[in-house]
Amino acid sequence: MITTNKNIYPKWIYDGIKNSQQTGRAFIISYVKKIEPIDPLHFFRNGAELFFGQRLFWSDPSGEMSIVGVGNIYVIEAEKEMRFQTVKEKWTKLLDQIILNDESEGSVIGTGPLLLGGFSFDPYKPKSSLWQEFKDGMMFLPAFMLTHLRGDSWLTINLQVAEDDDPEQTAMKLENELNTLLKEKEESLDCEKDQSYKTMIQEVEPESWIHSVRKATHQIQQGRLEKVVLARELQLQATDTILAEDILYRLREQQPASYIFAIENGEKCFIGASPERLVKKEGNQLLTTCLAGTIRRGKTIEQDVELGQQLLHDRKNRYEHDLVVQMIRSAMEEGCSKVVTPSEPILYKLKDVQHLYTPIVGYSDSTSILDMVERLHPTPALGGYPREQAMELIRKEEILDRGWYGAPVGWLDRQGNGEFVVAIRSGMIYHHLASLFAGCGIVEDSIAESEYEETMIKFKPMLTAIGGKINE
Ligand SMILES: C=C(O[C@H]1C=CC=C(C(=O)O)[C@@H]1O)C(=O)O
Ligand SMILES: [Mg+2]
Repeated sequence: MITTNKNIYPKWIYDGIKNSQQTGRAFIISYVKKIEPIDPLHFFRNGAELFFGQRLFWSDPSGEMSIVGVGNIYVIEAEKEMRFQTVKEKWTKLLDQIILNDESEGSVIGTGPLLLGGFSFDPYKPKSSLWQEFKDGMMFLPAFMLTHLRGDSWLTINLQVAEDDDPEQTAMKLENELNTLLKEKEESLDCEKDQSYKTMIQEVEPESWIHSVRKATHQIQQGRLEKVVLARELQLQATDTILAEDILYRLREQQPASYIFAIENGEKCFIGASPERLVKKEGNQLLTTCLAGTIRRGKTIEQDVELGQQLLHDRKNRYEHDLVVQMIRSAMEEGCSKVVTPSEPILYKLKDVQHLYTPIVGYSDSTSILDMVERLHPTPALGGYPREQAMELIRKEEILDRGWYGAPVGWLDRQGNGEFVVAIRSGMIYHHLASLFAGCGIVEDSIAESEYEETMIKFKPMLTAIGGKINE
């Protein structure tokens, strides 16, 4: 029985433990509170002191919403083809054990019990040592979470309570942890001094990749398939340990039109700045993005506009893009009603590249975000068309294990809202090493050397963030 004075520690802790004593069950209490605004990256950096190896970062292109999670209170793992449904079922069960204690009464999106994480690209590809710790599906319920929404900060504490917990000790431990996580708000991040890492770069078998592209183009010309996306790897060795907070800081500065994410799992961190939304669900609205077809940015405004026009009217790139639109539209029509697809793509401009872009919207009460992720992944922007033939070719031809590159990474809340991106423009950092990934949509008109150049521009966001340079 609790005997101490309940006024000296927060009532929600006292109530939670009491509840556990009365029912004989352990619970997770999810406590939500508005706090003084804090930079999400400070929270992420401070998290390393207590929870290095268990940190998660997400922010959307406008920077309007950022979610940072530190400390894993629960990890949902799933394998092989049932992974999306397994996560869905386990999340429903886990939610049964969570009691919400929310100042805002659940009105703020992205707060309270929420999973962050992702999936591997292809559960049937044998895992390389680089990806050993990253399962086919892994979604994390953080112990502490900061949600930054349009300038306001919200703190979520997910606390496991059992009947024999001491409320006073629990409260003291929490207070200490929060002091660390929220400390030194004004102090600048080390990386703001902008010393990028000194690196050595190695392209992994570029000739063999070019050869694979030629082979794939030939197979496409023979009619065996219409499109396949082939990826390759670039390895970096830095003189110092590469810190995730440094890379996140620079990605946030340099890639404002992208989603920025990091999934730290033990000593490894999968990190990137992807412009490609897979699907977002808010209420009953589902939004998805077709992004494929690429050209570089111009050095002057005139040249940039000209390159954009060239891309919009280029037969090869339009075809590469249209295959993605067709597939995503039919997946959306199967899972949603009132699907709206624009008839023409527009340009999506990033720091180093411009893409063809078609957003698609639909509505459904019954199709969950994970149902849609399952239907969509992999789209022909990362797999190919037809899907199975393309996946077989990727398995056979690619010398790398993509791991989570090109796969769904995102978040999901208790009400079914959430967002997943296609994790491109990304890489794995590990001590002083990094492996970066980039791929290209190969169609019948592909020229291997041009596709090679295209991967070079796609490496740039991560390369620049780490401090590596390639000769242009
Ligand atoms: C596979 C990647 O990009 C995809 C997304 C946009 C444009 C693409 C392209 O034009 O080939 C790719 O399909 C990557 O960045 O690694
Ligand atoms: Mg392309």
